Amino acid sequence: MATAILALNAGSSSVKFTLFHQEPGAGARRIAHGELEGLPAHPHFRATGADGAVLVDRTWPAAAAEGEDPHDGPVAGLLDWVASHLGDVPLLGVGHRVVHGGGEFAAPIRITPDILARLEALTPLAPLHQPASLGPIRALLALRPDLPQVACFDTAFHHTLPAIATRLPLPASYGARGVRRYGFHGLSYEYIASTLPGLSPRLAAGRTIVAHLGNGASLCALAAGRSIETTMGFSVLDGLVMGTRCGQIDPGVLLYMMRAEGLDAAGIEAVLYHQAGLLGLSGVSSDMRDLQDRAAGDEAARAALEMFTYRLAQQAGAMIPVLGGLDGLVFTAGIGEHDAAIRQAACARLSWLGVRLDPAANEAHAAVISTPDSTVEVRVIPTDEESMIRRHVVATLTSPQAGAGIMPAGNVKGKERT
Ligand SMILES: Nc1ncnc2c1ncn2[C@@H]1O[C@H](COP(=O)(O)OP(=O)(O)O)[C@@H](O)[C@H]1O
Ligand SMILES: CC(=O)OP(=O)(O)O
Ligand SMILES: [Mg+2]
Repeated sequence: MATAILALNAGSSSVKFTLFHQEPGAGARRIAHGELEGLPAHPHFRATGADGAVLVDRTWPAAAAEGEDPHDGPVAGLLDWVASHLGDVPLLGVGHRVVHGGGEFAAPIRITPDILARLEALTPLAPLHQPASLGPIRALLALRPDLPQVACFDTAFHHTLPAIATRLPLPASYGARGVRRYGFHGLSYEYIASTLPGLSPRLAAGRTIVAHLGNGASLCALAAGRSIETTMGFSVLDGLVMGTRCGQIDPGVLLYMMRAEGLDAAGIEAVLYHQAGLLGLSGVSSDMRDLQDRAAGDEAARAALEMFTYRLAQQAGAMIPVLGGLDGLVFTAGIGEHDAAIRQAACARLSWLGVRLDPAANEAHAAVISTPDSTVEVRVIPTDEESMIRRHVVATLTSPQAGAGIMPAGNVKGKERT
């Protein structure tokens, strides 16, 4: 019997979703994909089918009432639409990308009110991302307490980081309080790692750097498919230059902002999360497409692009001694998958490693973009965090150990396996 799974990926002002159908023995296929955007002020709901046809395009007149989570109304609307779109096909469960699982959650987990409370307690570690991740979970728990929900963590894939990569050189008591490096974009890296055995046994077994370049951006060093280093650390601010986030920065700058400029935590947060990165450098846009369009005639846009690839190559270079060499480089996410000029510029800065790009393959966004004599195999692999979430929902809800100590829902057992 066919069942369905809904995967949600909530950001600060939008909730992206993918709806999957799965048949026993026939695998899964995505039947709809869409977004709730403009939260909280102007909720807009749009979904397309697998063929790209628009299935729904609707706005909600009112934002949340005072004291109400901005996710409540739109999430209820999404659930109604999903139910009507599915007809007789039962919704097996909902999976969520949750940015922070702290030191505690090393694997996806079935959500209960107690788990939700434990995830809420992690909010100080990701003050902007965690509330956005948890809003739809809370809304769904209230609306449909019977509907199985699974939290899938961006941090979980990095639980294989060795201790030396997770520590910060601060007084030891900070580590005990959770002030350590975690790493993010784990669902994306886990998906990429899961594709490598089928695409390239050499990279699957070897030393590979994956560059997840979206609005948020990071690198992950994979040794035989396991994360051993990554550029985001304690927070999603560290590492690469991002759309609006600063990436690696001397902490002395924060002290300067406090002392000399009188900024408080909220003021510093606004600069580091929302006004920095490509937007801050260029003064015009956080969007890579915009910057590429302007680069020819705009020196600041050109300088922003140069800083992006300079730091990308620099931080990839810092992973070489950690990995003990390099077999593969994988580009993924919006910029990594679509921007040939950024890939070319980053690879040019890594040519000393023996990286050789095939210009035509790169322009064509081919699966392999390096030449046959390149010592490093360079690939473009589209990421798919939603498919990873779907797999985790199925595994979590059908595994006997799923959510240890948590009552499995009666309608879930024994239905689907991947
Ligand atoms: N065709 C393209 N060429 C260059 N950049 C692109 C292209 N398509 C998307 N991007 C860039 O990808 C970034 C968004 O990446 P994405 O992975 O979709 O982000 P998010 O982190 O929001 O999931 C933006 O900077 C956007 O400009
Ligand atoms: C973890 C993170 O930075 O996520 P995003 O790229 O979606 O902002
Ligand atoms: Mg993304």
